[in-house]
Amino acid sequence: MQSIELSDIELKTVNDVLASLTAKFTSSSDPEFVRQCAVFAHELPQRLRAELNAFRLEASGGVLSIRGFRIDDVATGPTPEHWRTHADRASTLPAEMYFMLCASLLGDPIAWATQQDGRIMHDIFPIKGHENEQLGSGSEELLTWHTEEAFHPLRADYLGLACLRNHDRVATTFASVDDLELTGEIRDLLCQERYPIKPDRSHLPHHGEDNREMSTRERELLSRSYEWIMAKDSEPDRVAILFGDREAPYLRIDPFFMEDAYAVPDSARAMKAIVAEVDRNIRDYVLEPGELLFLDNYKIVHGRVPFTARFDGTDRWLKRLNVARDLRKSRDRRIDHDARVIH
Ligand SMILES: NC(=[NH2+])NCCC[C@H](N)C(=O)O
Ligand SMILES: O=C(O)CCC(=O)C(=O)O
Ligand SMILES: [Fe+2]
Repeated sequence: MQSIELSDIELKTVNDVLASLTAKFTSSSDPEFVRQCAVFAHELPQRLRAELNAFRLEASGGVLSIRGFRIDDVATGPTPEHWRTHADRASTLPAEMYFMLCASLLGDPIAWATQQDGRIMHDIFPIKGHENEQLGSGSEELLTWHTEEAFHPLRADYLGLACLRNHDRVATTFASVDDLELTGEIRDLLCQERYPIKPDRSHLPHHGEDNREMSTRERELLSRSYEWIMAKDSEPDRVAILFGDREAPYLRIDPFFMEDAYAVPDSARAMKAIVAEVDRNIRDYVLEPGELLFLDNYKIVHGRVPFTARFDGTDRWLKRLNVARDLRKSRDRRIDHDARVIH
């Protein structure tokens, strides 16, 4: 794992940049801020930019931790109850902007029309009623390891997590495809497009009782997205789990939503082999307040250990970003050339 801790001088540079940005913008999703993020990011300390660049070029293991940003726990205010009722909060703006700037050095942050009401900046905290769900907002159940949006052809290249609060030291889990020991025969099977995968529950319409304002065109696109998700749920795509270079492959897998893959003996054998290897390599990693963790979503699977939420404003609180290297790939599902929401 690649890690960096900001020095006092670097932290001052970061805070100076953020002070001028928070004076100009009141939200990390202000379209003008989002548009210019990659330009503002040039002002981050050189060493930080170099680490992000090395990570983007796969010079290291696919996990980058950036520590040293300070979060004032009291000033942050209570962990919200739900992302829907929680509007932009001034207290978390600097942390969100810092996160956006770093992410912009890897690519362009994107949003899903069918997830968290189409927001770019996701909130991850336990939500009452989701305790036993396989969702970022769950708590009592192990969040089983997965590629983020494994089912989706336009899934993010990188997943970013920014920790605002983690009093209970609840661990994120991750493992790298580079560490898996698999025989040639199993590799060959895993490279075949034969594993049915269903959309995860975070994209289903019943999580989307949204009241966001939308144009007629956006409304149409949103219902088209939900129809597409429902179609993939009843008729899942058959995908390859390993792809790219045979010796140093990328992976795409979310076993919890790949039950049907066990119906065919060869597929079942290959699934069992890779699941056992990931289980052998998965490790716990406790995020600290102020820490950013970037994961290469083509090489790393991740999850979260179970925990008991208090729902009293002190629970673990992360922000999450999905970053695409090439926005153009999703052009036919975005309303405008520079829109970030994928429908
Ligand atoms: N194995 C899984 N639980 N997969 C689904 C992951 C959760 C999903 N990404 C969310 O935003 O809530
Ligand atoms: O909470 C975490 O550490 C990871 C959450 C996650 O994987 C998700 O929400 O998809
Ligand atoms: Fe995830």
